[in-house]
Amino acid sequence: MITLIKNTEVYTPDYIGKKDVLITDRRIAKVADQINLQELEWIQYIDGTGKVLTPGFIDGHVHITGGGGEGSFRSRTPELMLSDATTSGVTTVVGVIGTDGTTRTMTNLVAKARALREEGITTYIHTGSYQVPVRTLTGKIEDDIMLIDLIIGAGEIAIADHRSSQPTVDELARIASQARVGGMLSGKSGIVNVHVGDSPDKLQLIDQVIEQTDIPITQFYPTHINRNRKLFEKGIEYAKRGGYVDFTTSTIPTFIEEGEVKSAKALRLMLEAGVPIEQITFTSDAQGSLPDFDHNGRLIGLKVGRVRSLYEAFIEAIHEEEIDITDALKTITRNPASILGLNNKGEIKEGYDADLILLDQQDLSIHTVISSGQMMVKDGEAIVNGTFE
Ligand SMILES: CC(C)C[C@H](NC(=O)C[C@H](N)C(=O)O)C(=O)O
Ligand SMILES: [Zn+2]
Ligand SMILES: [Zn+2]
Repeated sequence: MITLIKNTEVYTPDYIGKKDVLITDRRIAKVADQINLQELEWIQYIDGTGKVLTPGFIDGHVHITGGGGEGSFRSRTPELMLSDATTSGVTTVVGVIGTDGTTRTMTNLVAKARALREEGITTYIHTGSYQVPVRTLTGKIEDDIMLIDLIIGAGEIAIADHRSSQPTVDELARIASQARVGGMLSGKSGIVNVHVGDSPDKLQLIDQVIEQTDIPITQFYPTHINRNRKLFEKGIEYAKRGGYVDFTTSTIPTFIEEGEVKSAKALRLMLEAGVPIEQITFTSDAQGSLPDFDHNGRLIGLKVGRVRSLYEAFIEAIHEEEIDITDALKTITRNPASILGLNNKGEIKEGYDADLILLDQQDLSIHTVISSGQMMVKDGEAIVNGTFE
């Protein structure tokens, strides 16, 4: 299939002006001021007039098999459905396992990641779950990363959380070392996606590993940094030392009332504090549970995260927090691609995967979504559905 998108304002995420973009097979073949092809029935023409073209969104933390369970079996959350991702502009997801590392297995995570690839989006996964020792496929983190193409790192390893395994500094250092070497030996990031909870020690365990070993701060990718104000303040300090920080866009009003910093606002505050945009990302935690525990650790509520919240946070950053569209885009395109080591992803660039979104120039509503060259969404509606949608 050949597709030619004409006359559209292109954000690579950097703005490069009005362009024509040619897609052949699954890749971006050409970006130029003018590309003229004769009218042929096997070429798909898309008029990009009045529209903005951006890279497909990358959601680097999604419980694609479903997660939850903190309220017993009935609170296990549902798996991700394809069109929830595509209608929100998401064309790449990284799958994780969370609290429930027993019924949510690595074999199931691999199967669901492959299913979503068959249905039309790009998927990767992290090996493990909250738990330490890390529950892998092969028995070793480095072997999982080196031998299984889908696996790019380890996570989400829980620290500073009453649901964690209470890992020690040595345990986290060992995990980071194994992920780092596994990544090094297979050309992957070997990143360690760390779940940071509400406990007072916050990012201390990561700081101790960095102080006591020669593992670089960039080996870690801590998420939920916006979950409460005190952690957020520590997150600014951590980021100013060169660390990556990830904000969770799924939320509920109660969390905001209890002091969560909405991800769009967290982005503005981090930028105002002088943190380089390249170190900041948004992820949705979709299909993960959003459990509400009281100060005695008793569960008082539980909702499920949504992929849509990633796009909503992107829009809020631009419309409410007056963040520049290029910076807002970077948090869900080039930055996760770079941090996670996803080749040919996250940019509109010749030779890169044809993951593209056409947004209305006025209200930035999603019109068209193309994933690996295939049109998945047209006029805001899914034209390709998951197997059972
Ligand atoms: C950031 C907060 C609001 C949500 C966060 N979610 C997870 O970590 C995933 C969840 N536990 C699952 O396993 O599905 C949390 O529970 O702290
Ligand atoms: Zn988490
Ligand atoms: Zn999660």
